[in-house]
Amino acid sequence: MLPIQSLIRSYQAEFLTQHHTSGRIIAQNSEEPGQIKMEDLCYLYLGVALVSLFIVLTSRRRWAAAAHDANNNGELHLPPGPGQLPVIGTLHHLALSGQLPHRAMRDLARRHGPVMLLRLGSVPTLVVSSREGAREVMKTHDTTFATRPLSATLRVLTNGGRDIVFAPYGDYWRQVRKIAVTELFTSRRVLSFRAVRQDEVAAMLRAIATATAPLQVEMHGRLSAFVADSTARAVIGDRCKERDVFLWELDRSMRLSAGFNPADLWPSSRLACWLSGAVRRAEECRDTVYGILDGIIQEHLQRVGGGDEDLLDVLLRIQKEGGLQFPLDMDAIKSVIFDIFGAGSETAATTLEWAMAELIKNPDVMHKATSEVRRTFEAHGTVVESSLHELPYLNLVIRETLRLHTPLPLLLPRECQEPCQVLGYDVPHGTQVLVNAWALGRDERYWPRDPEEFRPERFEGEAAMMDFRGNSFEFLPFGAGRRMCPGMGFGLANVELALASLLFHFDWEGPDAEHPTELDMTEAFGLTARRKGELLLRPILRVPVPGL
Ligand code: HEM
Repeated sequence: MLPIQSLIRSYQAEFLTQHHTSGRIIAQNSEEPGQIKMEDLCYLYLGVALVSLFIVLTSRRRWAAAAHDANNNGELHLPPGPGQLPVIGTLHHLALSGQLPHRAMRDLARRHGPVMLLRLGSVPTLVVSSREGAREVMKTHDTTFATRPLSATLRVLTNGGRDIVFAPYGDYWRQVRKIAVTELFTSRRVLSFRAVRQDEVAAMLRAIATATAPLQVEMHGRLSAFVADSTARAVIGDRCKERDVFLWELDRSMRLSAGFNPADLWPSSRLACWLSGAVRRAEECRDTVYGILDGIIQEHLQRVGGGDEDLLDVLLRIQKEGGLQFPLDMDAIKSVIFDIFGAGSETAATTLEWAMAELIKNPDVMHKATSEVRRTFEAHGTVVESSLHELPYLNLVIRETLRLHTPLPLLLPRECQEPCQVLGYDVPHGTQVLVNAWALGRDERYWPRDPEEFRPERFEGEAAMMDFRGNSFEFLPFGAGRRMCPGMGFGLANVELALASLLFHFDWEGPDAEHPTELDMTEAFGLTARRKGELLLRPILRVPVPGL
């Protein structure tokens, strides 16, 4: 298979979308009537590649020219990297490996070093795969790398970077980030949604306990629905009536954001952009989501007083109070709300699903975690959020899950704002930077004992000092530095309560109870490293679910 074709095959994942219906996911081919078939697209992309070759050879990007000239003059000491081809750069090294990008990049880094220069299409990309390199990017030169590249699709999805996640570093980002950390995601605010979380967990448990045939629960759909409902009630005060459409579009936006589509790989080629259709699909996605949010905002504006403040109320209040350097208009509010769903839902649902998969695969760990939860909450008859701190082992299980299955394996891309040096190598302005947090989490230099094994006990022993709050650069599930995740408390609150409750009320059996260790753990392509295959588990009720 030609390299470009195999790359496009992985991009096919975006087309094979997943449709969520009432907690059940049905894989379906989303090609609509009149939409170009994938085979045709392969040829189209090859055409794009040839035309782009001409464009690239005649008008090379400023970055390339400047870096090349400077390098030739002996001024730049660029990081090492694999050989490049015209147009596709180093994409063939990723495509030919047949692996997901974070895995292929780990293998390449073993050959070329912990800071390595790739060219993804026409985008120069620094891949960082060591603790020291990550520290330099996210601490020593934090400001230099504090912006994010805004690809063509992301520009559409975020209204030109009016959200928090992809807002370019600067005064606007500072303003929305401040609103996030002082108003939206404070510990007090997370606590204020405790009743909502308990309610939604109880609803999930009831749905599992009362399910008739089939006796297996498809975990991703069930957990996604829980996280989405819990998030929706915190953000808009109620479950989203159009939840399934919203989730479907969210899923689509995540795939469009993964950065491996032709529009993002060849940003200066209008032809690549036009032929890929990614921008058009991003526009459709944005219009649907923002249409749903418009309706919700109108309902909020018409509501007269009363009730607890949800996050949308907070944003509308801040808008009304005014006095901001950048007025918070409705587009900004919608972008921030979409961000919260995007950043918070998939990450937490993926973490929960991997935790359950690892527990099934490791019956001893499952036994230990379940015994702890049942012992602690026996007297209550159900899990109570205020006592979750009494579950030290479950906490280790969650840490170990985040280490092995870093939900955002390459974190979120950063961009170099001014020429800089990382581990002695020059990094030119405009270079995209990816920190391979997934590879760091499995690196035997930092995790000497069985780095590929699921062993929560490591966090009591040799890794006891490692935390995920941005201080241990070998363990970065939430990133670090200025752009570190501000929603960590929100995400963990959902994960801890749901996981403890699932273990408290049910025993769980995997698809092959005789051979649990053979559970398939393959990851899917996308911005988040979710499971590829469905996780179908059989719940066996052990402790009655309240309200039934
Ligand atoms: C298990 C759950 C979660 C994980 C693993 C996670 C992980 C991450 C990571 C890796 C980043 C990029 C950090 C960097 O560039 O250094 C990030 C950014 C972000 N996350 Fe999370 N996240 C989670 C949950 C949440 C939740 C629940 C919310 C909101 C309620 C949220 C909101 C954000 C925002 C707004 C940013 C962008 C920050 C910025 O660019 O200034 N996250 N998250």
